[in-house]
Amino acid sequence: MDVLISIRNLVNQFGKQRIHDGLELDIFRGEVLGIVGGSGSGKSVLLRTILGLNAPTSGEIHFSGKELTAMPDAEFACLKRRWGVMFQKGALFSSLTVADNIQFPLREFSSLRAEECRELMYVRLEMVGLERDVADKYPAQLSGGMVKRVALARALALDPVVLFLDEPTSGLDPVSAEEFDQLIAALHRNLGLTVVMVTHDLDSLFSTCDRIAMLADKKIIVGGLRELLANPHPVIQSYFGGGRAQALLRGS
Ligand SMILES: Nc1ncnc2c1ncn2[C@@H]1O[C@H](COP(=O)(O)OP(=O)(O)OP(=O)(O)O)[C@@H](O)[C@H]1O
Repeated sequence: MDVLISIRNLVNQFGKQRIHDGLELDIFRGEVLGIVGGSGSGKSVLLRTILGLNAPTSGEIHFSGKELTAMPDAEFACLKRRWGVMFQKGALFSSLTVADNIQFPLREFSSLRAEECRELMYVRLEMVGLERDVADKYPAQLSGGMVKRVALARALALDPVVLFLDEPTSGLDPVSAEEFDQLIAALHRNLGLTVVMVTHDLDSLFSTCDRIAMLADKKIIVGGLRELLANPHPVIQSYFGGGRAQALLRGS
C-alpha cells in the first residue's frame, strides 16, 4: 500500500496533560480512514496536528514523503491547498452567499478567471447533490444537511487529493446522515480521494470506512473492522461492545 501520510512517534502535551505519547499511524493513499475514540482521547488534537493547526510537542508527520513538521511555512501553505477540510459545524462565512463561500478558495488560491470560478462552483454544487439555485442563498437559509454539503463543496473546490472531515454527520438526522455517508462514499469511489474522518457515528464508521484508527492509551490501534473486533484491548472491546454497536454489527 502507498502511504500518503505517515505519523511517527507523535507526542502532544498541554501542561502536565499528555494527550498523545509515541503515536504512530500510516494513512494509505485512496483509503477512507475513520478516527474514533472516547471523548477527550485526542481525536481533534490529532486532526489539528496533521493540519498544522497544532504544533506537536515532538514527533514527525510526513506527507508524500515530505516532513511537514520541518517544512517552511510558505511551502506548507502551498501543499495544504491540495487538502480539503470540512470542520464540524461547516464553518461557512455567514455573510457570504453559498456561491461566494465555495468560490472563496478558488479566488484566493487559483488563477482562474471570475466566470471560470463561477462555473467550477456550479460543478462542485452538483458534485455534492445541490441544485444551482442554492448558490444565491446565505448559510442561515439552509438546512443542517445543506450546510454540510456546501462545506463539502467548498472543501472540494481546489480539487483536493485528501479530504479531512471532522464529525461530518454530527447534528444530522439519521436520514440526512445516511445520505451524507453515501455522498462521501461516492466521492471517494469516483474521485479516488483519500478521506480521513473523525467520527462518533457508528453507522458512518461501519458503512464508509475501510479502516478504523482507534485512540487508546494515547496511541493508535488501526485496522479493518474485523481486525479491531478481534483485538482484546479493553478500550476497543468497550467501544464496540455497547448495545448500539452490537446491534449494528449484527445487522451488517
Ligand atoms: N489547546 C489546548 N490546550 C490545552 N488542552 C487542550 C487543547 N486542545 C485540546 N486539549 C485537551 O486535550 C484533550 C483531547 O482533546 P480533543 O479535543 O482532541 O478530544 P476528542 O477526542 O476530540 O474529544 P471529543 O470526542 O469530546 O470531541 C482534552 O482533554 C482537551 O481538553
